[in-house]
Parts: sequence; structure tokens; C-alpha cells
Amino acid sequence: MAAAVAVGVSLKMYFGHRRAAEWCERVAALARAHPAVASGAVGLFVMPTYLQLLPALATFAGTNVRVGAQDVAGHDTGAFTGEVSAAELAEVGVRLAEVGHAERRRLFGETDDDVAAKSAAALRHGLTPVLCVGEADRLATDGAAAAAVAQVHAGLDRTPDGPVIVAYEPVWAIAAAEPAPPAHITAVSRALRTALDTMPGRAGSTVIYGGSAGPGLLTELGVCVDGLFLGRFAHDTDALAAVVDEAATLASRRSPVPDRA
Ligand SMILES: O=C[C@H](O)COP(=O)(O)O
Repeated sequence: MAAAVAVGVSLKMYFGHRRAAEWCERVAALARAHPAVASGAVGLFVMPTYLQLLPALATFAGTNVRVGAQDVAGHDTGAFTGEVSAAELAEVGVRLAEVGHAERRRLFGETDDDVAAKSAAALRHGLTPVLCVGEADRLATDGAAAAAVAQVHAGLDRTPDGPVIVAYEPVWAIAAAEPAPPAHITAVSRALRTALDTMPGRAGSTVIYGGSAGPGLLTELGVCVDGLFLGRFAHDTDALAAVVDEAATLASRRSPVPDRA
């Protein structure tokens, strides 16, 4: 089988309940019809709001689409009003938990320690963390890579073993008109892969790119990333289908890499 290329989508808080349900129905139909998703060559995952998780799990049942949460508590149980634990997410069938997104760091004051606690909670309960990292300001490649690698260590160094997905998202490229330049993404993604390769317990981890990603980018990036993490440009499911097609082509060109996250 071709090596898996990931295509993830976070719906953030863009959709209401009905629109999210309709979008999930269309994506489930795409997943059922697309041979590369059905075979696992393209690893599609979807992150709706907490309230949309249960209906999404029902809609994607029987497909290869994994459902993830956009956040997770750093604690396992107790008096943490408004939080949702990794244990409960895993109990209902959620497979991934996003941690450290730039919006949570900037708007909700999440620190590296918070991110590490959330990564640890996810790994303790069998969820794959999707750890978002990226430089806040436009930096040259070396500085950007150093900042992103430092965030990976801060988010993972004291956490249980297990494969993770690192989403490289330069903050300045999120919600922008265009993604970061391919040469920049390539260089930073390589540095992230090298860092993950030297970290004990992270075999099978992958690096994907997010930040105004859409159709065409994966083809430009080629094998230097393990996939894309989409936001706005997946709201149109035809655009998402185009990215899945590109991922399928890329997967067929990669050497098999078993058991990637
Ligand atoms: O979670 C996804 C990323 O933050 C990218 O969002 P965007 O493509 O809308 O910029």
C-alpha cells in the first residue's frame, strides 16, 4: 500500500451545528467514494467543535475518517468547569486532540506548560496529539526552525511515549491570503522531522503544514511534508476533494512508511 499522506481539517468555530453536519455528510460521502481514503493511503481527519463531535462520529462511522477535538483538558478528572478530558474524548471514539494552536496560545493565554499538560493527557489516553507550532513573526528560515523545534520540545519532552502529529503553522500565515512560501515550509518541516527523529518514543510521528493551505500547495511541497492541516480552504468540499486527490498522488510516490500517526 502507498504511504499515508495526512489531510486534516479544523472547522474552528466557523460553522453552526446544521452547517457542520451538512459539511460532514459531504466529507463522509467523499471518503466513501475516494479509493485513496478507503485504502488508507490518504489519512483524512476532521476536527469540529466539541458539540459537533458526537454527530460527526456517527456520520463518519464506517469510513476511514478520524475525528479529533480542537482542544483537550490537561487534567484527567475533577473540578475543571468547561473542560473536556482526554479520557472522555477517547471513550466516545475521538482519536486525535489538537494542542497548542496559535489562537489558543494568543487569545486564551495558553503557555508551553499548558500545551505539554494537554499533550501528556492526550497520550495517556491513547489520543494522538496534533501539536501546533510555529513562529509568531516573519523570520528567516533558521530562526523559524529554531522557534518551532523549541516549541516541539516544550510540548513533548516530559510526556508519555507515542507518535504525534506536528502541525507546522507559522502564525503569520494563519488566516492569511496565502500560505508561507514552499521553500520556507520545506526547510522548517525538515528541521522538525530531524528533531522528532532524535526524540525518544516518537517513532512514527509526522509533520504536516497548516496556514492558509489549500489546493495546489501539496503538489508544490511534495514529499517534504507528511500532509496538510486545512482551515478555511476546506469549507468548500470541492476544494477539499482536490487536496485529497493531490494527497493520493503524493502517497503513491512515497516509500511505504508503516504505522505513521
Ligand atoms: O487549523 C488550521 C490552521 O490554523 C489554518 O487555518 P487557515 O487555513 O484558515 O489559515
